[in-house]
Amino acid sequence: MSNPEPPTNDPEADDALYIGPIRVRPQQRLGKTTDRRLLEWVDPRDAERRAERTMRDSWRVLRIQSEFVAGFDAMSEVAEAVTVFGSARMKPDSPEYALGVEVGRALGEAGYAVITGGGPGAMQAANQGAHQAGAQSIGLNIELPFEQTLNPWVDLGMNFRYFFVRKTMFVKYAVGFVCLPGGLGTLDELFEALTLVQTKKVVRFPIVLVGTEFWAGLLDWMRDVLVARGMIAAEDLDLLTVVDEPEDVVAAIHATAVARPSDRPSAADGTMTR
Ligand SMILES: CC(C)=CCNc1ncnc2c1ncn2[C@@H]1O[C@H](COP(=O)(O)O)[C@@H](O)[C@H]1O
Repeated sequence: MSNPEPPTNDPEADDALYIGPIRVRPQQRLGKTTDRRLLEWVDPRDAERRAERTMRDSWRVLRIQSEFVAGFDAMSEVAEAVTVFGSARMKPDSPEYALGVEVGRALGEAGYAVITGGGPGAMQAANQGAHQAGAQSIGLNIELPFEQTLNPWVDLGMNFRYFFVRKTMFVKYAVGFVCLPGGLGTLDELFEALTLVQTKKVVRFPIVLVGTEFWAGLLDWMRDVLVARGMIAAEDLDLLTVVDEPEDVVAAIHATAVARPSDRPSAADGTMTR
């Protein structure tokens, strides 16, 4: 095991804030995040503001493009990776955090790079375990309306302005998802993954939930309400694997992901590659 202490951060970083990839001093901080400005509603009856919005949105496309380019460049050398999600509020002295570290470590020792949202709590735990196992520890952070720095266990980090660009990176460079206990953000990421697999946008993509007790209520509701009322198929539940032990996380990822063929369409598919 390598150094048990987190790598030291730049002492000046405490008062820094990232707007996308750009670091700024707090006094230069913008009131709204980029995502919020993108999604802001403009009254269609206000002709002046509508015209302004059209102009701004057109230029915004270039910024979105540049974020994809920077993300693809940064991630292109990453090894086979697993993305780990989980609560930003998990306390470092909690048993759940310790389990998160073990999950990150087990994945790292099995040869996977670990990608997280780069923030505190469960994300930090998984990055810590991966870093200590000597694996690539990656954090894909997001611009938030309050100060936010990458956790100290991230070796390769990026700050994204746009949620949807960041989410693309979570999926594109991973062979599977692991969800530690978490709140709305974790549920969002879990259900996005489920939808992508259900609709075959990604194939052979294991989704592993850690914590049988934590996830039981949700799984019961999915079975008793969603399946019972025909909103999802019973087989859709098979897309989820629920485990408690770090080695079972690795086994579940291996079982589905190792045999993963290239997703590249072959000529026989008759599919365009664009
Ligand atoms: C203390 C605090 C709330 C910090 C928030 N800082 C965050 N930094 C990076 N990613 C985040 C953050 N909050 C939520 N997320 C995203 O949403 C998930 C966690 O959300 P939640 O805590 O389960 O709902 C993470 O996997 C991450 O991808």
